[in-house]
Amino acid sequence: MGKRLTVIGTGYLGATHAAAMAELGFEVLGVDVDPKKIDSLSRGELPFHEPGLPELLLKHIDSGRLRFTTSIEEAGAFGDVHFIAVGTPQRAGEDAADMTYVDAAVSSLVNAITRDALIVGKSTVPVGTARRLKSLIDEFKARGIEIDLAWNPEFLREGFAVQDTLRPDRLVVGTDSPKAHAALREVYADAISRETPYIATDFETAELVKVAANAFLATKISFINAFAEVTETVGGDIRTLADAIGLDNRIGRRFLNAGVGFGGGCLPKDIRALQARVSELGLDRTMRFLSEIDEINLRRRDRVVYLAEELLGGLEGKRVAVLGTAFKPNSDDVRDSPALDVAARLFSGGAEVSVYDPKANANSAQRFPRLNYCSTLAEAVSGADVVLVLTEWQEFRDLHPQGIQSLVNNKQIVDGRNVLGKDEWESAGWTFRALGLRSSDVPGTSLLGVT
Ligand SMILES: NC(=O)C1=CN([C@@H]2O[C@H](COP(=O)(O)OP(=O)(O)OC[C@H]3O[C@@H](n4cnc5c(N)ncnc54)[C@H](O)[C@@H]3O)[C@@H](O)[C@H]2O)C=CC1
Ligand SMILES: O=C(O)[C@H]1O[C@H](OP(=O)(O)OP(=O)(O)OC[C@H]2O[C@@H](n3ccc(=O)[nH]c3=O)[C@H](O)[C@@H]2O)[C@H](O)[C@@H](O)[C@@H]1O
Repeated sequence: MGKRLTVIGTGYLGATHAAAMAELGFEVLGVDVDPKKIDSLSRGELPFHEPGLPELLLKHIDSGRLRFTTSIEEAGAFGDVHFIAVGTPQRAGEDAADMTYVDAAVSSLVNAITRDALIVGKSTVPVGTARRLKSLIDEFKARGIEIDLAWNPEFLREGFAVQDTLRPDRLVVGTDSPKAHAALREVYADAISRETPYIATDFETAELVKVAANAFLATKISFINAFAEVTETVGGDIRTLADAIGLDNRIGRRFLNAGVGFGGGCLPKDIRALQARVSELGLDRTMRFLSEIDEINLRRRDRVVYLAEELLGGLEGKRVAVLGTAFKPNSDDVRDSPALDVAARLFSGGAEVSVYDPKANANSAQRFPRLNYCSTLAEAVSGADVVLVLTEWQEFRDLHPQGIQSLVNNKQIVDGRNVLGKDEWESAGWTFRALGLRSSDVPGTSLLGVT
């Protein structure tokens, strides 16, 4: 195999993959249909926040191993291995994944390929996609060019994208082509040399491993959040509960942090797309539990809105400070962000909402321009009637009452991520609420699900 790789689609996944492959010593060409993104990447400017990636991008633009283009023809002529990393968002008004980007990318690529090559799907797709694309690709055999296909789903987490790509937990490759496995074992030789498991399987298993992993993670989060609804009613400490069950290493503590729930460009749309696909296959009941997972998750947002409203005695004209709008810390991604959703709903309910996120203000303002975006935490909480911590950036984990109490109008705080100490805040005279915490002065069960 030659050493020239292309990455089609240079968003969060593709830009990371491209820079990481250059780091591994390959010549890489990144391709996107968005000329603004390509201009910015070509200048060495990452169009989103991802720790460690700007350095890698610049390093390999300088080394000459990493270039970007909008030309799929250039990619077709350049690459030996082509990674597909375009988006598979939720279809408007439906649960199913929108496959138009993958289909368009693959068909433009096969038309542009000028010599034997391997196409490797990395995007998260409904099971059956690779087999469908394979028949499309096989039609091109008539040109005397051999194009192999493999599906190699990606498990990176935003905020840890570089390390997850260079040091993955496992590699999963679905293909019926021994040549494709040989090529990918070369691409991933570095990780394989560190004994990273390389799971060679078929298309369907590879596609399903990806959505099964995300569905499991979403289930873990909603599982603990369902118990948070119980402790909100009956009392108890959701963090201790998570610690205690997490000590059973069959369960594990990770992804048991109760709070405002999961968001982002992946978990929510992936559990919906999985249900839609499995129903399409005639298994209507099989993944129905994922609807409950989704609903538990969305009810956490209702709960934060309710707590704010209850503390304020109505939203109209009240000043709310929202700390964090990214869907998680160390990211500027606000796709399906629980925090931003809550902020927007409080605004719609009549509150004046001041918002501060260390990295996501600009993306948030594009979606909801009418919130009051602040460039510091202090500015956001000034004059606040209630402070909401909705994304657990380190800056907010480090928050203490003394740091902000001279700035706020009312000493009331809602910890939407379970990262603050109730006793510390209450002993400083604050009214403290958290997800999973019973509010002592209000009755229990009537709160659930109420907005
Ligand atoms: N963001 C993440 O952390 C991860 C994402 N994934 C999966 O990777 C895929 C991509 O996700 P993101 O990078 O987050 O999406 P994104 O929206 O950030 O990037 C997708 C990119 O593809 C480009 N694109 C669309 N059609 C194209 C075409 N025909 N040719 C070339 N470029 C095209 C878009 O302009 C965009 O820049 C999705 O299937 C997602 O589920 C998987 C693991 C992690
Ligand atoms: O398919 C994808 O794109 C990726 O989706 C997730 O990664 P990511 O969306 O970057 O973020 P996570 O760290 O999984 O967090 C997802 C959401 O769950 C929330 N979460 C996470 C953990 C937890 O205990 N509680 C909780 O509410 C986070 O705040 C965040 O909103 C998976 O973790 C990755 O393995 C996968 O590759």
